[in-house]
Amino acid sequence: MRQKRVAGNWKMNGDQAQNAALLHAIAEQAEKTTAALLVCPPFPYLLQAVAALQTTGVEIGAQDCSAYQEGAYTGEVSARMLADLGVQWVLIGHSERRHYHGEDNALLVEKGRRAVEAGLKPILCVGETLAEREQGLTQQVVAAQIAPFLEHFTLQELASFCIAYEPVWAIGTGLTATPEEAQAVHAAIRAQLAEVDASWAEQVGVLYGGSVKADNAASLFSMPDIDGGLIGGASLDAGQFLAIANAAE
Ligand SMILES: O=C[C@H](O)COP(=O)(O)O
Repeated sequence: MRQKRVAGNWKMNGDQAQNAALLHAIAEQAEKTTAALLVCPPFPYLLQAVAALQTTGVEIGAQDCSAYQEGAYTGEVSARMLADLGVQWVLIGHSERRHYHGEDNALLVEKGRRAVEAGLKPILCVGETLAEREQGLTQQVVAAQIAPFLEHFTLQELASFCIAYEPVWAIGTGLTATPEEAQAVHAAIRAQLAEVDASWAEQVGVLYGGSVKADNAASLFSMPDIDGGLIGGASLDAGQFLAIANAAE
């Protein structure tokens, strides 16, 4: 049986004082939840999170990593540096990176490569825009975002991946895919993964993201192919985040 996982993507929010309070509350409650938890703070606060959560079992993710290994790439943060800090996970291809920074599949495969080389576990984010959904292209778009990874990574490498399905129109909008809409896409994702290896596909965590809150999490997480969530706004509120985590049990 796949373990439920709830990841908090803080995006570009927080400061040391706010983070301290949030991390303290998560640390206090973490052992009461059976879901695996991870938080993804902005780069400057990763060490603060590593230090605050080190004895709690809550893992740490970064929101991005460089496609380059090291060297003269001003402003970039390498996967190896993240691993060196004690980070275990990294988001690859969040829709905000795809949209605001023009990240395409070729670049994201390189980022995934650097992550795997550094021993980080990638969370590959995929999802369609509203226009694509309205044109009936959802599964086609999602499959095209996943396919390059299935092509460029071995099964052994893919074993460390999670997928996060995040319909772009549901991110930060208060609109959520219904559990049935989300389940349909998750099932299609798992079917695509099963074309590579059926037993791997049964084990991969496929998270849902997009306006998940404490009051809609349980119905989403009860669907057979939804293995937890990637939470944005609600992960900045310890009470909401932990309530979502508890809904994953
Ligand atoms: O990474 C998280 C997603 O973008 C969801 O964000 P949201 O929960 O604020 O809609």
